[in-house]
Amino acid sequence: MTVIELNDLRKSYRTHRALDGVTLTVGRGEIFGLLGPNGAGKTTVVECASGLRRPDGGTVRVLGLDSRTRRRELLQRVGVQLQEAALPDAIKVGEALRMYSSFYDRPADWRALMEEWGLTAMKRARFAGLSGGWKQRLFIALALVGDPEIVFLDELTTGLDPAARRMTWGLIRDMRDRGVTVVLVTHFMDEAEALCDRIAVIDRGRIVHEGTPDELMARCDAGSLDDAYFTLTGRTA
Ligand SMILES: Nc1ncnc2c1ncn2[C@@H]1O[C@H](COP(=O)(O)OP(=O)(O)OP(=O)(O)O)[C@@H](O)[C@H]1O
Repeated sequence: MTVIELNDLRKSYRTHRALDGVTLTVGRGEIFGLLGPNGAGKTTVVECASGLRRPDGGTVRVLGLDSRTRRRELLQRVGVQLQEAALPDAIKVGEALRMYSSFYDRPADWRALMEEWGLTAMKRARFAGLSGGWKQRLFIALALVGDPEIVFLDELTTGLDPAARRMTWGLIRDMRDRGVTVVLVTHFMDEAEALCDRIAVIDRGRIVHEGTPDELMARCDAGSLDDAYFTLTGRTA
């Protein structure tokens, strides 16, 4: 079952065309990867698909809701973790979860979420004092606090050490196993290969490939996703 349908999305910032006719679909329960060079338009796709940004043209249907007419409902049913997300340094883990849960009509039980994601011992810890891995764990919990059916994660593992990255992969799989559809923006080919059921490669505001990692490698006659990506975009990841 399709839960995200983007059709001919267009978005310009002043004279810069960031999205130039993006069409893609994501199925329920998938981990779907969005790959592409810096400035390709990945974050803009996430912002449009999650209802945070209005496209200039094209349509966004998420969970059957048209983002132009049902935006509020859409925002209630998705979770978004944007790149470079930040919280006030002094906020405590428990406070952040409680505050985010207040944004939703039907939030998850934030205390239960804190427990499930192993954050209870950190309840009184301040955001600034958390390591990178714990910050990401908190961000994932915050993205889930509205009890969403779809979660968008933008460069969640950038800047993490290898152990924290692996831990985060486990958390993303857990999320999927609980029935949440995950859209993941990443620059890491190993991450896409390890986690993603399907991927879309975006370059200069257009989708240049959509399919499984294996399909992309086969199409480019490449031995690794890294090589396939390079063949497709002319750039290394
Ligand atoms: N608010 C904005 N105002 C002006 N230009 C913007 C804005 N947001 C994005 N852009 C530009 O639109 C293009 C696409 O940006 P976007 O952030 O969607 O790309 P991206 O693929 O997520 O890049 P990165 O991998 O660097 O995060 C870039 O050239 C960017 O500079």
